[in-house]
Amino acid sequence: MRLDYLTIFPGFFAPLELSLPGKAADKGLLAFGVHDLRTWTHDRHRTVDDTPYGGGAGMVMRPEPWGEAFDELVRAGSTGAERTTIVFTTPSGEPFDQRLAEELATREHLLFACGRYEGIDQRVIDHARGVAEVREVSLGDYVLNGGEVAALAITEAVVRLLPGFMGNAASLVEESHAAGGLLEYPVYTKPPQWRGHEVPAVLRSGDHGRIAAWRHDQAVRRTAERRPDLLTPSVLDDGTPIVRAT
Ligand SMILES: N#Cc1c(-c2ccc3ccn(Cc4ccc(CN5CCCC5)cc4)c3c2)n[nH]c1N
Repeated sequence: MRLDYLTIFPGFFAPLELSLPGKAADKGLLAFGVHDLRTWTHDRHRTVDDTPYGGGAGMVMRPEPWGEAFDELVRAGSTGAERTTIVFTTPSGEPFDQRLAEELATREHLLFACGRYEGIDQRVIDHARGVAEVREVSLGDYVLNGGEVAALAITEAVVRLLPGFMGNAASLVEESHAAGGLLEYPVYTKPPQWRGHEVPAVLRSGDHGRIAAWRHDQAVRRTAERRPDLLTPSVLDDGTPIVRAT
């Protein structure tokens, strides 16, 4: 997989060299490039924004630099699999979740378009749909100052799913089991006692059946307490409620 980032703050992506993606790049599992959008400006001030048509606060990102950057970075690709997927991170995008992470992990080339100011001229997204697969993705229902943080979060969630990336692939399998719509169960390690807090005895029993049952029970309790929306109630013919993870 190749990952490219288009931004006016290239320094935001320096951590990629340090963290997991950096190690994956060393293993040849990944290639990535960070590109300063101002590379594709031609005026003395390297202008990337202008006032919004229709008025309103703030500035909007000009379309021209994006179009020229896409001309250079987007892969046409003979088959759909090789084509670039442009990910516009935006507060108005589809919510990012594990399912979308798994979908993006199947792509050969992700190009993250990270906007700033009040957003990118809509014609950039409209143009992009003609040259690549486009996903408009939101990290969550809150407003950030730009798309870079979201691009980093999406990158980490996607890259860790790539085959051969996580040293312990078993943990991915376990997550997928736990994920059956439930939150993760609590985890513990040594020492057995710490500041008056004990590790639950069942986890030190060596009884894997009891441990699995306890972990599932904890995941259901945690989900019911913190994310009841993940538990879809349904009822039997006689009206008996059934609560199960989605
Ligand atoms: N992913 C993600 C994001 C972002 C995100 C992503 C990309 C950009 C580019 C610029 N901003 C800042 C901004 C600020 C206010 C508004 C609303 N305005 C009202 C009238 C016209 C716009 C739009 C954007 C961004 C924010 N925020 N939250 C997420 N989950």
